[in-house]
Amino acid sequence: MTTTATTLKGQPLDKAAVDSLLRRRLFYTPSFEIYGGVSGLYDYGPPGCALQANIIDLWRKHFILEEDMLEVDCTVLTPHEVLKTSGHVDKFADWMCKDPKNGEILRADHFVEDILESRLRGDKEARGQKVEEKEEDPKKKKKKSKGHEAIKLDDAVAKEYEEVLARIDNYNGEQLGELIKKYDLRNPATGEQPTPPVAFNLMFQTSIGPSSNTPGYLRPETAQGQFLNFAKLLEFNTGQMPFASASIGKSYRNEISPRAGLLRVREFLMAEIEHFVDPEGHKKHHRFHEVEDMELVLLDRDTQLSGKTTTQTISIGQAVKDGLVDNETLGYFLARIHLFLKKIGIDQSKVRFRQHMANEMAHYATDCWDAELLTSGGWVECVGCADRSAFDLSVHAKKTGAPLIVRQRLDEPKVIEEWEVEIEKKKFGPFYKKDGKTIEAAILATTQEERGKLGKELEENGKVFINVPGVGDGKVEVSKDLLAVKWQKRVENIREYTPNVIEPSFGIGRILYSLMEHNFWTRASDGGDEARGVLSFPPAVAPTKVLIVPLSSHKDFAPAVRKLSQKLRSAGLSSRVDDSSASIGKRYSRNDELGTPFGVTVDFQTVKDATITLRERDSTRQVRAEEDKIIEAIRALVEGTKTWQDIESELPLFEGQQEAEVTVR
Ligand SMILES: Nc1ncnc2c1ncn2[C@@H]1O[C@H](COP(=O)(O)OP(=O)(O)OP(=O)(O)O)[C@@H](O)[C@H]1O
Repeated sequence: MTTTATTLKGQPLDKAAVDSLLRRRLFYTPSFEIYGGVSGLYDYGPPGCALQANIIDLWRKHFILEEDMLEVDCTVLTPHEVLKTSGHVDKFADWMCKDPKNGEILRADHFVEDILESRLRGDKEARGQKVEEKEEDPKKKKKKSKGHEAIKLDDAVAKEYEEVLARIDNYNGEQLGELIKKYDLRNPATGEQPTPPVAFNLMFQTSIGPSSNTPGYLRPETAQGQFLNFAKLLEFNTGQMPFASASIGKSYRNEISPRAGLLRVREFLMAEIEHFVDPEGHKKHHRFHEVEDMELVLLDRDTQLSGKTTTQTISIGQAVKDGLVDNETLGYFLARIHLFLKKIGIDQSKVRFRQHMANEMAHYATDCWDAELLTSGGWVECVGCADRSAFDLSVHAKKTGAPLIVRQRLDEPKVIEEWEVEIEKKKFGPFYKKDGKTIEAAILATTQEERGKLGKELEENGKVFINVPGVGDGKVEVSKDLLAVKWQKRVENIREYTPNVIEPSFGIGRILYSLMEHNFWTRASDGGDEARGVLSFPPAVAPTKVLIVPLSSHKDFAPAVRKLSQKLRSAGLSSRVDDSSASIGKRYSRNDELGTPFGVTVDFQTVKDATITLRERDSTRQVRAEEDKIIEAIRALVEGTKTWQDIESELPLFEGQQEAEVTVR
């Protein structure tokens, strides 16, 4: 497996060259740049928008269409109560510390990681080993020529650093503070040790409406909207389980110090799936057999806890059998995520699935695997795949009293003996007034064990105290004329359960950036000019499919170019005309930078017999044939039903003049 970032052709990846190309060709650009910009906010230009739209299109086909998922589009603005209930208000935070001298705000885990990595690089250099520079904040780079000093570390210390780094995502704030003290970690900009880490909530707060009495947030994930619509979606699905909902939309996180370009931003596009499954029956998946032989590269929790980052390549079937991956549904989605990444052109040697360690897991998750992609910034989480158990549906049901459950008709009736609560509705509502619903929901959410105790207490004292957070002091007195708790026997024909949720969550911006790095390489120029960048996107995701190049601006070419553009449009193939005065070779190489996979040249022969040449971006080889045959070939190549080799075997090769420097004035 590759461990450092290289180009598609095995060249060392020149991050500065990729970034300069991407900005120069307007894939993306800092937002509000002429006002000085705001970190973590970027705009996409035309090729970036087209690339993103094509990735989303394939995502929809690969997941939503393939699996009959129910797509929803929910609002970004979310009331406080929803995110309080989901746990985000209290727990959706990162650890932040501050440089006491210059006030610089640092994300604690990234700070520890950066300094330890830089010490290890210094150690390598002192030992005369090859050092890979980690990409850093460009503003900082100006101050220092390199991010580390060549100082040899004690072997045991170096090993300890490696172990800390393998577990870096597992530390809480206090532990990060201890690491900062223990290793005397100082901000290189000031030489100061930062303050102890404190939790910083990542949500953007706002108020909804003019009176500011409805506090809210910009959503940090699309998931909550899907959970809140669960009952309606289940009904839409005629009560059938399992099923999945899906949503594509913007999410917002007030990242502490975003410096990694598109990889860490404050506003980003997410594509999320919530697959609802019955927790009984080991979360089996009826299509698991289709993927069980697929081999995935896995980095499990125990390996990381032992301070290592060694991966294993194992079939997903075996991983589930061994209990490494908890269940078939989770395993199925890991495999499907892998297939999607392959389809859009992610380099297969730069993908691994890493399991979360216990402390690292989000507050709602019981198991989680991230699809990580290797970039110039190291391994980056691009897709999270979490088993959220019944957490979200349960907490929202408990809070609102809404039945976020499945009712399943049983083949055989079931006799059940258990504690049942009976609420005296006629008196209960008028007695508790506006708090009635919340108190009732809290009573209904009690466990059997709790009900047993309540039953006894009611009998002995004639009243009980119920825990109801947010009402009074959190404890509400309920008397026996309002509530009865009885041990009862009943026959059930219906089973009620709260589904568990498996959630694959895609950050489209991170995938898009990794895709650009993975497909970048440089081609030496024949004419002795500087090497030119090429983005070898698969045709299906390439922003523009065809470049039309008239040999010159000669007026005879104009009708042929117009006709060709029209035919390509009708065939659903995006094209651009480059009729500038640059040489054909230059025009092609300019479009190689945009990742345009095919080019057609309109020349004097075209005017005579309607034949055109078709050039393939990566090999620069060309075929020549009648216009309609070429358009058909392009369509097959974009749809993936034919390869370039197929086309070369079907159509006559063209070894003419155009690729070389044919300068037309
Ligand atoms: N600040 C961000 N910028 C761009 N994409 C992001 C950002 N935060 C999350 N994502 C994307 O959303 C996906 C799902 O979000 P999730 O909550 O699992 O991320 P996370 O674990 O908080 O990420 P990280 O640990 O890198 O902050 C991630 O896999 C990633 O692709």
